[in-house]
Amino acid sequence: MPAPQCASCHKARAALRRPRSGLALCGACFCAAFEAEVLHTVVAGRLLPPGAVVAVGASGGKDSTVLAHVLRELAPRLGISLQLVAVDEGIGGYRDAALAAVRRQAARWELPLTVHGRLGRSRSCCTFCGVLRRRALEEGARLVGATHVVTGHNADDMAETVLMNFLRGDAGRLARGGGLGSPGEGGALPRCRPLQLASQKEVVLYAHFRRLDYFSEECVYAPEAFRGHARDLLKLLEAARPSAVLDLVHSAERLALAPAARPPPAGACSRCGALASRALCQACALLDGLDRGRPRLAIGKGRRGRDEVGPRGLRRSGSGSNPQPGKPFLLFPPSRDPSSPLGRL
Ligand SMILES: Nc1ncnc2c1ncn2[C@@H]1O[C@H](COP(=O)(O)OP(=O)(O)OP(=O)(O)O)[C@@H](O)[C@H]1O
Repeated sequence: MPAPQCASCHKARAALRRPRSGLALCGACFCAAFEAEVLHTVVAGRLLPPGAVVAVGASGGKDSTVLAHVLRELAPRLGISLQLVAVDEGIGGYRDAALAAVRRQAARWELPLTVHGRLGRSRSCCTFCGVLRRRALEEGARLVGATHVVTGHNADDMAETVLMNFLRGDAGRLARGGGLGSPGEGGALPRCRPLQLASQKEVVLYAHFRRLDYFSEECVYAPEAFRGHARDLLKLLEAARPSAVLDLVHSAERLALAPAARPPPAGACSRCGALASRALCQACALLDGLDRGRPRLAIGKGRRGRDEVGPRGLRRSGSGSNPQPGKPFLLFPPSRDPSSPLGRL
């Protein structure tokens, strides 16, 4: 059966069905709609004011690649300028190749790139890596004179985080997790996630139709992370209820915590001055724990922290471009190659 006409331009043949709406679109109309939706997220949420110098957290992965590309397209309309900031966590066999992709992107798009790091010590646990990378990204952004930081988290990432926080009973993080970003409390730069309402499938499709060059390998430590369980659960939920991802993202915005469950008001870290709900912020507590050889206790995990890391070798589906249950949405998959991210969708 021939593909239907594009429901937007009514000229070209449709190349895909949008996963949420089911609308059949050609590649050009899909990309235009995707960019318009990101523009709407930024403008309606007042995320990036005109004149902002925006540091894009560039990991080389599909999300930050798509984010940088879309913001570069929108920059003249938004009146913002962009800087790519990549953190080198020193993850052997992974980050070097990812950084090579970021360097190619910076050269192709003629965007300034700063590589900040190496974190070196944070190699064996995603919690360490995430917390210290967040700090390094803030430092890198300040170095280049940025006024705002953006990251490529998409709707699936956010829904996974909400699920993880529920599963851990982490009321503090649930309370902080809603919204499209943070306004820059405690002297930190304002941070936002312009792709937070975009589904992972559409991010991959956008990268495909715009022919973006990105690094699609999973971090070597990803199979150990608790996030993989949340991801698997989310896929099951999404197969039964396609709106589950966005419903979870929005639920985090609407949650109201009982007064007794609310985290204490944040103060300043006694060591670095960053926002902290205890004497030390999470990054300083982690470094302190590492120095004392007691990393888990330093972040208040102790026994509970064992949940953080799954048994080695436990196979879970990977990140980003994984097979998703549900209806096929690409009418003419250009690739059946299982090593291609699109082929695996
Ligand atoms: N090493 C890094 N340097 C700079 N920013 C990073 C780095 N790692 C992650 N980020 C930012 O945090 C976001 C979410 O991190 P995550 O771990 O999901 O990234 P990823 O899976 O490596 O790549 P991506 O999310 O870009 O596909 C990224 O989209 C990016 O904006």
